[in-house]
Amino acid sequence: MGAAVIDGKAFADTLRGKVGAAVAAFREQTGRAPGLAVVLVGEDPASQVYVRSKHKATVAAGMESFEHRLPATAAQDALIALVERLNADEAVDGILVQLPLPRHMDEKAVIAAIDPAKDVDGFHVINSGKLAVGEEALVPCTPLGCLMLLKDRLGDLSGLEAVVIGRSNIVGKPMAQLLLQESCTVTIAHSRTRDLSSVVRRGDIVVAAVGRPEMVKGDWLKPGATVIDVGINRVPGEEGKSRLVGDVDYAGAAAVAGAITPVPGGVGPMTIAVLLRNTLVAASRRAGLGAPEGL
Ligand SMILES: NC(=O)C1=CN([C@@H]2O[C@H](COP(=O)(O)OP(=O)(O)OC[C@H]3O[C@@H](n4cnc5c(N)ncnc54)[C@H](OP(=O)(O)O)[C@@H]3O)[C@@H](O)[C@H]2O)C=CC1
Ligand SMILES: Nc1nc(=O)c2c([nH]1)NC[C@@H]1CN(c3ccc(C(=O)N[C@@H](CCC(=O)O)C(=O)O)cc3)C=[N+]21
Repeated sequence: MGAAVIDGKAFADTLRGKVGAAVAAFREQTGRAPGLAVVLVGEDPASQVYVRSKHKATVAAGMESFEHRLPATAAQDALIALVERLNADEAVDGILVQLPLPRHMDEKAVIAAIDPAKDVDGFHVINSGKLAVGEEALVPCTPLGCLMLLKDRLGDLSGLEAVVIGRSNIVGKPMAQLLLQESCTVTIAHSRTRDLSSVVRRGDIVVAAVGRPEMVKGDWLKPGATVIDVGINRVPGEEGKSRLVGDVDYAGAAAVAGAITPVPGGVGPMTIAVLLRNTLVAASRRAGLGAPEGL
C-alpha cells in the first residue's frame, strides 16, 4: 500500500539550478548567453500557457528568450521562412515550434526546416535517426525527462521489463529507444494492442503516453512497478472549473505501484527543465565547447 511519489517538480527545480550554473559558465567562456527561440502559431490557450512558462524558465536560467508569434491564418511558407531566419541567426541556439500547428500546415515539413543542431525538441529525423542508431543526438525533452526520473529512482535499468503505452514520434517512440539503450526489455503498446492490461502487467516500468484520462488502472499493474504518467488531460472538475489528470488512474495505481509520478508535478515540469538543458547542450556544441558536464 502507498507508492512512493516521484517528485518531478523538485527534480526539475534541481536540474534548472544546474543548468543555470552551467549557463553562467557558458557566458564567461563565450561572452554571450545561450538563446532559445519559441514560435507560436495561432492562439490556442493551452499553447499560450506553455509558451509563457517556457519563456519565464528560459530567462530565469540566464538564457536569452526570443518569442515569435504568427496568426493562425499564416501561410506555411511564412513559418518556414521564419524558421530559416532563426537557423541563420547566430544568437539563436535552440528553435522550438510549438505543436500542434493549425490544420493547414504540415508539421513534418516545418520540423524538417529546422537546423538539426538547433532542434532542441529532438523532433527532426536527423535527431531521431541518431537516437535510433546510438549517436549523439538532441533527444526529445519529455522522454529524456522520464528517463532521468527512472534512473534517479531505480539506478541501473538493465534487464528490467519496460512497457511504453503510446507510439507517437514525440513521446512513445523516443521513450522506447531510450529504454532500449538502457538495456530494458521494451514493449510498445498502442491502440491496436490486444489485451492491454496483460501487456502492462509485464512491466517493472510502465510509461503511459496515451492522451486518455485515467485509462491505466491499478489492477493492470505488476505490484511494485514504477509508473511514469506522461498524460496531461484537462477534465471537468468541481464548480465548473477544470482540473488536470494523467493517463493513469492515480489513486488506484498508487495502491499497487512501487512509485508513481503525479499529474501535475511529475513529468510536465521535467519537460521544461530538459528543454533548457537541451538548449545549453546545443549552444555548447555550436560554440565548440563540447558537452556540459553533469547534465
Ligand atoms: N508532460 C508533458 O510534458 C507532455 C505530455 N504529453 C501528453 O502525453 C499524452 C500523449 O501525447 P502524444 O504522444 O503526443 O499523443 P498522440 O495522440 O500522438 O499518441 C497517443 C498514442 O496513444 C495510443 N493510444 C490511443 N488510445 C489508446 C488506447 N485506448 N489503448 C492503447 N493505446 C492508445 C495511440 O495509438 P495509435 O498510434 O495506434 O493511434 C498513440 O500511439 C497526451 O496526454 C499529451 O497531452 C505530451 C507531450 C508532453
Ligand atoms: N514543440 C513542442 N514541444 C513541446 O515540448 C510541447 C509542444 N510542442 N506542445 C505541447 C506539449 C505539452 N508540453 C508540456 C510542457 C509542460 C507541461 C507542464 O509544465 N505541466 C505542469 C502543469 C501545467 C498546468 O497546470 O497546466 C505539470 O504537469 O505539473 C505540460 C506539457 C510540451 N509540449
